[in-house]
Amino acid sequence: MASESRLAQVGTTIPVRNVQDLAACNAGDLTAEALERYIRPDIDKDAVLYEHSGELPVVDLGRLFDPQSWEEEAAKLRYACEEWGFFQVLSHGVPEEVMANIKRDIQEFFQLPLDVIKELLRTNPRRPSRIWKSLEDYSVELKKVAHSIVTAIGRILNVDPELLSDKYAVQVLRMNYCPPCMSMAEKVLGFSPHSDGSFLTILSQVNSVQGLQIRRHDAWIPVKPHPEALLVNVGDLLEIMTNGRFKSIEHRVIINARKERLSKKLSLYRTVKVEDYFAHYMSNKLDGKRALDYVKLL
Ligand SMILES: O=C(O)CCC(=O)C(=O)O
Ligand SMILES: [Fe+2]
Repeated sequence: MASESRLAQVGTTIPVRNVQDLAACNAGDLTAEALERYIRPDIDKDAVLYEHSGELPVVDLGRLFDPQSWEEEAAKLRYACEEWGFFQVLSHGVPEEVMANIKRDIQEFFQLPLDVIKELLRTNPRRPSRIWKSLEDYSVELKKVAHSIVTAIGRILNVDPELLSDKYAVQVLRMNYCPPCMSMAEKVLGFSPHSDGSFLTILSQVNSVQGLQIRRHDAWIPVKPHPEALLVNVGDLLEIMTNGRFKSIEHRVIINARKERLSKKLSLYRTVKVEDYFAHYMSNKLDGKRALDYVKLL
């Protein structure tokens, strides 16, 4: 897709040492210098509130689309987006088999030596191997989940459904791997604190190792996801488009001393074409900030 290839050219990634190799080093070689990139001196600055883990909002998609329970469930979704920026989604409808296949294949993928992975990606990234099929199936399913959540958000915000139509959506799937770190587990982070640049992110753990923490009231809340839930968070684009009403919350991932951690995330972006904006601008009479309102949701 044209939008995908344009997206692939946005920026480049910073080259880093192979983290599997790093994790396999003798503890003596893992000096502060070798791990400099991952050490966060401010890691202990804010408290970690384990006792609040159970409070992460839960939204049931089935109830959200049942006219009997819509209002109650929509209130939960609104509260989650405004107050937490993160929530768990139950009854998401992704078949168990699709979930199981993708988990199995991602774990296998990260066990391959780096040169084999590189070769696999270089020679033919779309060749018909098992992982591509699993990724494809998972992406198709998550597209449906994303569509449902975005539709519900549109209803909550009372915006023209056309503005949130799928034709403006671009979907990117990423697999994350954080190796174990025996020598300095309490000083390094798998992911430094950040908020996502997406419109919406749908996260799911691949193995059972937890580590995600989200910022809330100047502290970190560890996320303990329900085993069947998908985890959804508001991204920066949605915060911008809702004029700050929905919150794109900072989060980070801590490292496990003994076990690797795997997760996958689907980022949903929304595009507004400059041509569309100008067409809208030029084809209407001047009317205050109407053209800007066209690109903002609220
Ligand atoms: O692995 C996770 O749970 C979170 C990863 C993350 O924050 C990201 O990929 O943006
Ligand atoms: Fe993130």
